[in-house]
Amino acid sequence: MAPYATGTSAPHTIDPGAITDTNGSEITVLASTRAVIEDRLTAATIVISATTGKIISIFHSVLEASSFPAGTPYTDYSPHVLLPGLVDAHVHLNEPGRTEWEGFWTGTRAAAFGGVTTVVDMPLNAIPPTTTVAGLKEKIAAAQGQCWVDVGLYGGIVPGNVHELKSLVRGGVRGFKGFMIDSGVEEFPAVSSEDIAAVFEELADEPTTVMFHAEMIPPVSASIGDDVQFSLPPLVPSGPLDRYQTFLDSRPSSFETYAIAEVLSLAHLAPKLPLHIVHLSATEAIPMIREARAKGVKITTETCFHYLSLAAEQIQEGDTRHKCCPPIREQANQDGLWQELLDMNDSVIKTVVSDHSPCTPNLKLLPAHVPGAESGLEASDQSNGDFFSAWGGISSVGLGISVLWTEAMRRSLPTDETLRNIAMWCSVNTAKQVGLERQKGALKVGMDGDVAVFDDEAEFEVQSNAMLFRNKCSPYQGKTVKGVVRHTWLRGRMIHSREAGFSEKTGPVGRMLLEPRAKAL
Ligand SMILES: NC(=O)N[C@H]1NC(=O)NC1=O
Ligand SMILES: [Zn+2]
Ligand SMILES: [Zn+2]
Repeated sequence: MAPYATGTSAPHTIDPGAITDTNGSEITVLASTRAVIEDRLTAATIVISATTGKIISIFHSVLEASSFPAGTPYTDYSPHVLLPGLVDAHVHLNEPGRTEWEGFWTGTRAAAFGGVTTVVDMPLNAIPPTTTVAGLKEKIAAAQGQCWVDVGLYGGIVPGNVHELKSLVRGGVRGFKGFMIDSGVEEFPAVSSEDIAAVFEELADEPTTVMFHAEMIPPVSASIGDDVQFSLPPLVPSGPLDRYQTFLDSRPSSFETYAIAEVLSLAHLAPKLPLHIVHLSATEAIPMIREARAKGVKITTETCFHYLSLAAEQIQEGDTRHKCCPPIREQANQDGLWQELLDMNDSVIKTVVSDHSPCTPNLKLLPAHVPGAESGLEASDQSNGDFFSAWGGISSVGLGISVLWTEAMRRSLPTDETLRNIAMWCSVNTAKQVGLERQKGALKVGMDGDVAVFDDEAEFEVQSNAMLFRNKCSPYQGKTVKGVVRHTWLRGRMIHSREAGFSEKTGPVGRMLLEPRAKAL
């Protein structure tokens, strides 16, 4: 048997001579009694080519270092878990143009810290936005030499840019996002139903995914009549602006259900085109998506670490670190999202992502009593905790796996199954969502050697040394979370270790993932 040419196998001894047969390539070996390999938690020895960075062999047992030629870099990480590097399919890196909010350098280091080996950047908040080929080129240029993990880019859909979309597909965008409500930045306006219809016609046969920020203010007429009822928010704020409930009341779940119904009503225009709802918060939207999927509509959704771990009832007055859109809802809604995620039959929620959308702390309008405001951050005149005026967005890239693990353990979910699920939600399915399933998201022969070494027992308190994003302002600050990513490997190279930090000498070795998506079969 030629171990390096085959797929998974479990020999007790291997012939070292075989190694020099594999094009004489150098190898790196990672092993553990626990690894998530193809939906199983199993012992594994993973052999990665140092030349190509690809996994060239996997054995379903822990082979000794002596099985390999002397000098082969070998680590047995037992009992830590080898997980496929996470693919965070929803981050805002904001460079160029708003680099003071975030950037490729800081955002990708924060990712690497938390075992995220691929991030996919949203088309808005950078200036220019990625809504034109020229904008895409500027993004690519700005990223040069700054990426500590691999980076894919989404394109944006805004009114009037339909003619750019096919060129953006050829340019390697991993999908598109459009807003159905004000995005918060003026250079990325919302699309109308007519715009969406035109986009669906344009992209109907393209290898891509069209995603929506699905919140819409239902028209008054939609709240009456005996067909579908969409409740409207109060016309004026229902209470003090620094009370979380007031903000929550202003963005009810009907914003999400109305917008999703709108997307579904247009889906027939592009029956082959994968559609995706980003950051689903409202459980009320689940039945309509399930029904559409049952009818053959190609639609999936994602939810975020914060909707699965935070709850409206716990948010203190003025703590705008929790402001995001759609909003974090009540505990019962969080429970409903978990219930759906764990539905083994066919959850409509396929992926869990960060929606890391940072800003400078002053834009959060943090009152003095909220952490972040007190740690020497610029105290703004308007530090009043106004949920309506504060920037909407939560910073969490790199914290996701620990947040998810902590919550799963709080819920007493079975450990082995949860580890497999995390790999599914945060790696396998996110990679698929962005057309990277042949390269990313799984520990499998032929895939990139991207590995997160996860210590599921250790804990840490989230403080500045664990928030490597540019602005240390996050609702997780001060919380103790369970689960530590000890080491992060990207294409066979260790890019971060908890003990030793980054390989500063080597520098950032991340790549842009710009190969156009393959046509669906
Ligand atoms: N513009 C922007 O990043 N908005 C993001 N922030 C947020 O909370 N939801 C979003 O879509
Ligand atoms: Zn959004
Ligand atoms: Zn977003």
